[in-house]
Amino acid sequence: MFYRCLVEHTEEMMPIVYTPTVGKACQLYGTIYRKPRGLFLSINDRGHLYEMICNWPEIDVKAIVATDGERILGLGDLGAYGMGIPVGKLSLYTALGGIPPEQLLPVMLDVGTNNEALLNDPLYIGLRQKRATGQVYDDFIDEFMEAVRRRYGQDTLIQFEDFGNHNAFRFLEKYRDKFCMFNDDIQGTASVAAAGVFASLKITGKKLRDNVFLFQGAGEANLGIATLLSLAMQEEGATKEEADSKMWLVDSKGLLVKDRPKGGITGHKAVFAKEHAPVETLEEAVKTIKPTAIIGAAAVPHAFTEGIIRDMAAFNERPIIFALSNPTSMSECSAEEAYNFSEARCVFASGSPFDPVVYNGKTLYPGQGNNAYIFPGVALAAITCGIRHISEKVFLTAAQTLAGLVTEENLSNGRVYPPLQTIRECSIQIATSIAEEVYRDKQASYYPEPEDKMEFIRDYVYSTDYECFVPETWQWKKPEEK
Ligand SMILES: O=C([O-])CC(=O)C(=O)O
Ligand SMILES: [Mg+2]
Repeated sequence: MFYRCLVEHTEEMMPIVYTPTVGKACQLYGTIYRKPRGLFLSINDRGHLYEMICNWPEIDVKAIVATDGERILGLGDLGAYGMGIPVGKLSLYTALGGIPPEQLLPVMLDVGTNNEALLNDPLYIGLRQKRATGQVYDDFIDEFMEAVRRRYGQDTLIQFEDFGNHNAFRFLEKYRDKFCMFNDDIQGTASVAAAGVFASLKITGKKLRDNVFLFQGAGEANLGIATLLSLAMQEEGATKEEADSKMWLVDSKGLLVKDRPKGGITGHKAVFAKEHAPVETLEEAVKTIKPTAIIGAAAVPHAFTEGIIRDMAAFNERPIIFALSNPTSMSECSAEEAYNFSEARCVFASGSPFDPVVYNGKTLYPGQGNNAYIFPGVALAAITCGIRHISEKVFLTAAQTLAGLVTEENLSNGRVYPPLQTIRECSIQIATSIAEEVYRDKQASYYPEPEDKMEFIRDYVYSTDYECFVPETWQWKKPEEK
């Protein structure tokens, strides 16, 4: 009944089990905690993780969402309170991806927390110690990955969620060719943002490569988006250099430029560092670069100021403004601000839901650029086709498929995503496109290959229908007619 309710009333229910309410639930987890959900594995359980996982009563787990709680949405380190996120994500696996709930396992990898308030919170449910780091931490995650494989098999999907920046990239690289895994914050967010950009091209009339992107933040989400958009531009025929040159990023020390006086450009950021004079703020960067799109995903609320939005509207007939940070309190700007300061000319999407906005009598529907459009469909394909390693191309295919589902009517209402109410169908379409691709590329491991991929996927999908216990002959009558 829970899932039936979610499926039938997705638009009203999703903000309760998922973003933004799930963020509040995580912050208050100790006070609202009634009964455990999911599996808590602590770093003190090292050496016994396999046995701990064997305690889980279900025998056929197909997918896990795991977090260590270090970066819960844009709310920071919530330690073991972060369990709300795997629980919420997996509720959507069933409601939006049609994966049976008994096949899903939420996992909290408790390595401690650096959140002082939680360490002093008498209701805190996690380990009361500073976060473990270094070799001990890495060994713990390694043991977890191996234990899952040993207990549930090599095809078990493991979605990494809301890890700290540094660990998120490291683990993706370390495990992506060894396990069936992906990082939702890097790859799922990249895919949904790219889908919104692809759909926006139908509004702006531009080619992807004619766009210039400016990102507020250079963390998991934005580096993921920049990388995927660059890949898509290369598919359009651009060279890697040309494509990367269209991606400008601003972090807490200013624009990513080579030999930046303030430094801090290491690892994945270095790819996008430009030969350019130093620029300190986002405002200045917008004025200097005159981008066609600004994308925020660094949990800096109100980063898109009135001045920035007005500048974007001055430089572009239809500026693209994506405020992707979650929850709502972390959004770079509200839908209302984006529409008002751009005379409703902007193409707007946000990570957390915003109500429709009326501007000059016209109702505009902000799109929700949230990875919830992507991970359920990707998981559905991975599980039904037995994808052992999830390639970057899978996320590009997901983005292209999603963008293809946006109708002319959606676009005329300002939507660059299909309505939330259709998100379950979007997942099936995404999974079907991915299934076609992975069988073609020999990335699927379940044979014989199903001829009709969509029918094969629909057959698997969890049904929320249940028997009606009222006899068919019974008819409900209004009380006064009795
Ligand atoms: O959970 C969400 O709404 C999207 C997401 O992955 C994040 O913000 O970390
Ligand atoms: Mg996340």
